[in-house]
Amino acid sequence: MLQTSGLSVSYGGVAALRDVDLDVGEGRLVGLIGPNGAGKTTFIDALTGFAAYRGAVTLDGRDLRGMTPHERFRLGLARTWQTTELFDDLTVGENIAVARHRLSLPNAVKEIITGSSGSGMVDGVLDLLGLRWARDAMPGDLSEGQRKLVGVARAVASQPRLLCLDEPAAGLDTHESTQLGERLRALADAGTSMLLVDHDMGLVLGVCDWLFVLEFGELIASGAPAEIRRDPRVVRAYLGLEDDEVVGKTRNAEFVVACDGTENS
Ligand SMILES: Nc1ncnc2c1ncn2[C@@H]1O[C@H](COP(=O)(O)OP(=O)(O)OP(=O)(O)O)[C@@H](O)[C@H]1O
Repeated sequence: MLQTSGLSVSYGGVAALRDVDLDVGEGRLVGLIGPNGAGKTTFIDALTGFAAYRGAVTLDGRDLRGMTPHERFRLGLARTWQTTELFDDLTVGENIAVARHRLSLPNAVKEIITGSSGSGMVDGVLDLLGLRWARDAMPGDLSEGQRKLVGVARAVASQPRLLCLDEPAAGLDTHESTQLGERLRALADAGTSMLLVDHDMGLVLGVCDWLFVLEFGELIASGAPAEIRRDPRVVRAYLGLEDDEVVGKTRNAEFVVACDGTENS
């Protein structure tokens, strides 16, 4: 459904992404991981039109070359940001209604003013994310984890073809992160295609169908979570080890333990 080929982004002399070929299939929850500065956010920026790139991004076979972020959103490329910005003067339900069907802003405002804000859809999205109880709450009354979920819900309400999530678990405690993972899995099982970027390895390895790994802007591995957590190249990228050390580390499975979240290493 979504495909990149030879995707490259440079910021002045910094090659943030180099020739990245990646694809996300319909209804799949795909993770993109890598150490700090590997290029993960830049990848989402390029897909969604916030960074100029070389190479190609295609959605449903259509080349998105030259399209603005707004045009890409209308075609179904939605994203969340590392910092969740909600409309603090609107209820949670209204925040979600605003994004419905990729409406124009005047239509969304009219729906809210007239109280006709697609309550069935809003309730459906709230149910999927376990947020029905918060429908009439104000965002300021929610925890950080709950606000993150509302941010995801708002993106889901636009009925995207692909939802790109940029570090949704940042700032969440282990319990909140586990809950988020369960909700993302439920969303994927309900048919939403997602690209998940996060540093929480327990979350990413636990919920994704498939993973891509970036290091210094280059794709160094891809595979199912079970393969990735034992891949020597990935261990090397995360732990900064030399080749002979990598063999030992992989064998004694320290990375696997770290990824399982059973140790704070
Ligand atoms: N607007 C920018 N201008 C200049 N350099 C940038 C810009 N955005 C990112 N970079 C550089 O591009 C590289 C990739 O950054 P990016 O933020 O995409 O990495 P990341 O994998 O998302 O990192 P993190 O996990 O820390 O968020 C880094 O070297 C970064 O310093």
